[in-house]
Amino acid sequence: LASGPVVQPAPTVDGFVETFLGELNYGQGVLLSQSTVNDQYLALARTVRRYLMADWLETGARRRQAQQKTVAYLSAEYLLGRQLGNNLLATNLQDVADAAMSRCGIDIASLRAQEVEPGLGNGGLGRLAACFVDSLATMDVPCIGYGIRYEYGIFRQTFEGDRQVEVPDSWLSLGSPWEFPHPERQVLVHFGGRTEEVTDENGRVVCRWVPDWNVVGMPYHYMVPGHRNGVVNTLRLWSAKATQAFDLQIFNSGDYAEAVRAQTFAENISKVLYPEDSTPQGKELRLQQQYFFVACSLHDFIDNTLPHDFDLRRLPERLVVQLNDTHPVIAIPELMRILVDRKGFDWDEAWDITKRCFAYTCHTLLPEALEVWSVELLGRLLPRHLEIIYRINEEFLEEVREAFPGDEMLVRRMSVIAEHPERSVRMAYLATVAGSKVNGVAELHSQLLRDKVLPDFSRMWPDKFTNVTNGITPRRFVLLANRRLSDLVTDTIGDGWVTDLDRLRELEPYADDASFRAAFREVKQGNKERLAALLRVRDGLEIPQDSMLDVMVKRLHEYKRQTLKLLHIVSLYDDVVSGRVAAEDLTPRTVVFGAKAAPGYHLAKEIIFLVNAVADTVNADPRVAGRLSVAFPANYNVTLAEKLIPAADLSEQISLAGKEASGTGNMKFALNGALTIGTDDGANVEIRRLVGDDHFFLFGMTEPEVERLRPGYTPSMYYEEDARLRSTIDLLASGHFTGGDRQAVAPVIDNLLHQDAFMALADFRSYLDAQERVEAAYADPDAWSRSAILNVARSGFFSSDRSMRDYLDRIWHA
Ligand SMILES: CCc1ccc([C@H](C)CC(=O)N[C@@H]2O[C@H](CO)[C@@H](O)[C@H](O)[C@H]2O)cc1
Repeated sequence: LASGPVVQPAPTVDGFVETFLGELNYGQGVLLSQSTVNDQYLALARTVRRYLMADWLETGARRRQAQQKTVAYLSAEYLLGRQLGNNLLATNLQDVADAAMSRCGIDIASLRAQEVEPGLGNGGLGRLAACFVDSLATMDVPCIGYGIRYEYGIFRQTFEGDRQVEVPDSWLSLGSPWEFPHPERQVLVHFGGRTEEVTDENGRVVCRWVPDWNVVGMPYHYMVPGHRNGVVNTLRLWSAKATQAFDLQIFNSGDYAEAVRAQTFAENISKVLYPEDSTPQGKELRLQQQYFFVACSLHDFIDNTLPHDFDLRRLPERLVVQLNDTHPVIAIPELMRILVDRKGFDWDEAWDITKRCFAYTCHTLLPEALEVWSVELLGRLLPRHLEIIYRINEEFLEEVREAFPGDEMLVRRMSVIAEHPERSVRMAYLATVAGSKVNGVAELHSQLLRDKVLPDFSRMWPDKFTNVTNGITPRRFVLLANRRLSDLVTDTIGDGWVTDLDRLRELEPYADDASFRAAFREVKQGNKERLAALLRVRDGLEIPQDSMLDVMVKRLHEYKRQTLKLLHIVSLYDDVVSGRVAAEDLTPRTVVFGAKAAPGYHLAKEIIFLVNAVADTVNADPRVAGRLSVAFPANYNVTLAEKLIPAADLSEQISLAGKEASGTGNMKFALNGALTIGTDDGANVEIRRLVGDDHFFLFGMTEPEVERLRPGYTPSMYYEEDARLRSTIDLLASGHFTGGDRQAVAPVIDNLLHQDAFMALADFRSYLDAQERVEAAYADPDAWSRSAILNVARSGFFSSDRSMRDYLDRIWHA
C-alpha cells in the first residue's frame, strides 16, 4: 500500500459527499448542522484538493524520474485569483460538486463567495505570472513558480467621501486551504555583515561572506493544475521567520518585546506586498524581500530538487530561470556566489554556467520603473553580491571596450554601475549582461526596448533581444468567467478551443449567421444582468442593463489616461446640460471604472476622487438619467474582473502610444466579445492587426508622432483652440461636480493644463471622434455583434499557451 498509487476519491456525487462530510467532521471538527459557511468552504476546498492530490504527487514523481529541464519562474508577484472555481474546472468536477453540495443542503455559490482571493500582486505583471504557470501545467511543461507568500497582499480599496482608503488585506485570517507548508525544505538566508579573503583547503585564496544576521525561509506549496490532463505543477512561495522564535534569556529578564524582536524583524520580510506598480521606492525591506525569495529558490532547486550528485556544470541543461522583470535579478550574483564560494567553481566556469541559466523579461517602458539599488544599501545588506556585481561589470566593460574601442562615453553609458545621481546598480543592465535572452511583452514594446531603453545593448548583442507577446489563460478568463459564451462556442465548434485557442477561428463563418449573432447577444445580455445583480449587492450600484457597457479597468496611472475617459464623460454630460445635444440623442452608455492607485501616488488618488465626484453628479442628474451613468465599484481585483469583462461591450485601451508595454486586459475583453477603442500602443497593435480595422476603434497619435510632439508640448494650447475641450474643462474646473469647491478639482485640472505629461489633451479630439464612431456602430446591434464575434474568433493568438510556446521556442529550449 505504502508504495502504491494515491487513492483518489470517486469522482461521483456519492464519493464527493462522503469526502466532504469527512473533511467537515474530521478536518473542521464540526457537524454539518453546526457548520458555518467558512467551515463548509474549507471542507469543500480540502475535498477538491483530494481529487488533485494523486495527480500532484504523480506529477512530482514523474518530474523527479524524468530529470527534464525545468523552468524556474521567479516572480515577486502572483495574482492568482480565487482557487476553488479554477480547481473544480481543472478536475471537471463543477457539476458533481454542485450536486453534492445541494444534496447537503448547501448552495455552492455561497461557498465560492466565501473564498478570499490571494492578492499577491499589483496588476499586469502578477496576473501574467499566474496565467503563465496555468499554461505550463496545461502543456505539461516542468515548471516551478517561485515567489513570496506575503502575509498581506494588495490592499483592499474602499471609498470614503469619494476618496480611496487602503485597508490591509489579511487574506489568511479565515484559513488558507490551498497551501501546504513544507518545513523540511526550509532554507537559511543570510544578510549583512562583511566579506573576507581566506585560503581554502586547496590553498586557494577565496572570498567568503561573513553575514551578521539571517532568517529562515519556509516554503508553502500551491497546486497549479493543468486543464484535465492529470498534470499538477507546483507554485512554491516563501515565508520568512526568525531562526530563533524568541530569546528565552531576554524573556526571563522581563524584556518581552526585545525577546521577540528578532521574530518580528524576520517576519517583516514577507509581511506585505509593496503596492507600487511603477515607481520603486528603493526601500531596504523591498531589497530584503527580493534577495530572500531568490536565495531560497536557488538553494531549493540546487540542494533540494537536483539529485545530490548532480554535476553543476550541466546546470543549464536542467534549469532555466526566467526573471519576471528586474525584481528577482539579484539571483544572478546569488548563483555566482553559490557556484564560486560554495561549490568551488572558478569564476569563468561559474559565469559561463550562470549566463546560460538566466533570461529576463522587461514589463515596462517607464524609465522610473527600472529598478536601481544604491551601492551603499547593497554593500550593507549584501556585501558579497556587490563584489560579484563589480567583477561582472568590470569584465563586461572590457568586452565593450574590445567591441567599441575608444568610446569611453559608451562604456560609461553601458556600465551596470550608474555614477549619478548616486552610485547605484542598474538591475535591468545587470539582467541584460547576464541573461541569455531579453524580451519585451509585445512587438512594439520589444522594438522600443531595442531602440529606446537598451539601444547600446541591442547594438552589441542584437540576437539577445527577442519578443514574446503576452497572453492570458482561456481557462479562467473565458471558460470559468464566461460560462454562457463558453457553452455557445463549445456547442458550435466543440471544446478543443479550451487548450487550443486558435480553434476559435472556426467561429468566423458564424459571424454571418443571424441566429448565432442573436445567441451571442443573449450571452452578452445575460452577463450584463449577472454583473448588475453583483454590483447591486456588492457596491449598492445600479447599472442600467439596456445601455452600452463601456469599461475601463486597470491600475490608476497617468499614462493609462483614465483622465481622457473622464473628459469624454464630462463632454457628453456637458453636451446635454448645455442643451447642445438632446438627451435622447445620446447612446445609452454606462461607464464602469475599476482602478487602484499606489498609496503614495497622490495625483492618481486625486483622479480617483474626481471620477467618483463626477459619477455622483452624473448619476443624480435627471437630465441624463437612463442615458449616461458612471459606476466605480471599489477594490478592482481578479474576482471582479471575472464578472466585469464578460459583460462589457466596449474595452478602453487608451494609453499614450509608447507607454503601455503590452496590456493583458485588452486581450481578455476581445476574447469575451467586447470591441476595443484604443491607441496603437502595446498589444493593441497586434489585436487590431488580427481582428481587422473594421472591428477596432483606433484613435490617437502613434509612438513616433508622440515623440515628435513631446519637445515643447503645450497642453493649454489645445484648451484654447478646441471649444469642446475648453467647455469640458471649464465645467470640471467650475466645481460643478464638487459642490462648487474649485480647489477640490485643481490638482487634476492644473496638471492637465500645465503638464499633461501623457498628452490627454492632444489626443482628446481624435478620441471623441472615435467615440462617435462607436456610437454609430452600436446603433446597429447586429453589425456590432458580428464585429464582436470576429473579435473572439480572431483573438486565439492571445492565449498564454501560445506565449509559452514562444518562450519554449525562442528562450527556454526546454
Ligand atoms: C518596483 C515597482 C514596480 C512594480 C511592478 C512593476 C511592473 C513591471 C508593472 C507592471 O505590472 N507592468 C505591466 O506588465 C504587464 C505584463 O507584461 C503588461 O501587460 C503591462 O503593459 C505593464 O504595464 C514595475 C515596477
